[in-house]
Amino acid sequence: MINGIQFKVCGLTRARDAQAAAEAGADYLGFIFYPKSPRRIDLDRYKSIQPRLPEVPKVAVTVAPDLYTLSQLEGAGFDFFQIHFPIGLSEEVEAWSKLVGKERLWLAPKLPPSVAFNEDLLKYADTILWDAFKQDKDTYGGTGSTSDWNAFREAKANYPETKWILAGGISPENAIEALRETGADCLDFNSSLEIEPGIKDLERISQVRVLLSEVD
Ligand SMILES: O=C(O)c1ccccc1N[C@@H]1O[C@H](COP(=O)(O)O)[C@@H](O)[C@H]1O
Repeated sequence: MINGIQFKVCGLTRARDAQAAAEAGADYLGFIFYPKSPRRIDLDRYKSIQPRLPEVPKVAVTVAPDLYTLSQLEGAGFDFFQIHFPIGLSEEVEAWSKLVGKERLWLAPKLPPSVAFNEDLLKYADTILWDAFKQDKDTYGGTGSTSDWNAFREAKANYPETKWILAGGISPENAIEALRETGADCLDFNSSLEIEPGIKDLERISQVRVLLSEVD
């Protein structure tokens, strides 16, 4: 946490990038297991770098996983589980919550612009990750598109007991504006910190530390 702001560096596939994120002060390290992601990592590769990862909470990112897949991730020792999913999966949401626990579940509903946030989700997760919407059915995150900051600000104000993470195109260039406009206290940096999908730009990771140090 820097100046009261937490951040996650997501889309990691290499131990050296994870180390750079830790040195920059990241609160969470994210690893994407969605097979259709260009920055995916599989469980075997994750386990091979695991001994070289820093002691920072790790987040497994998936899209609507079946319970077998989720239990494999759970078995790999992740601290949190960020699940993106299309709206309307109420039974699945309940099952994910039962499996990993409400405190460890981060729900990232794929919310079309005209659809209101469903407060029932808060029964199942203490944390909501707010991401950009893309029409394409297989696209859930990592697009670099900005999410709806106004809707985020409103949802965060309406449900202050919940932890709200702002995602979607957060970058060193727009992070300060995002904090100011939304009141967010946790940001998710992903594709904006890359040289190419899955490979981080260490200079841009360290820029995050510098800019958050300047927040007043
Ligand atoms: O990054 C991906 O490829 C991805 C694929 C499927 C689900 C989530 C994914 N990433 C998450 O998307 C958000 C926003 O990323 P970006 O800033 O738009 O690049 C972030 O939380 C990632 O964890």
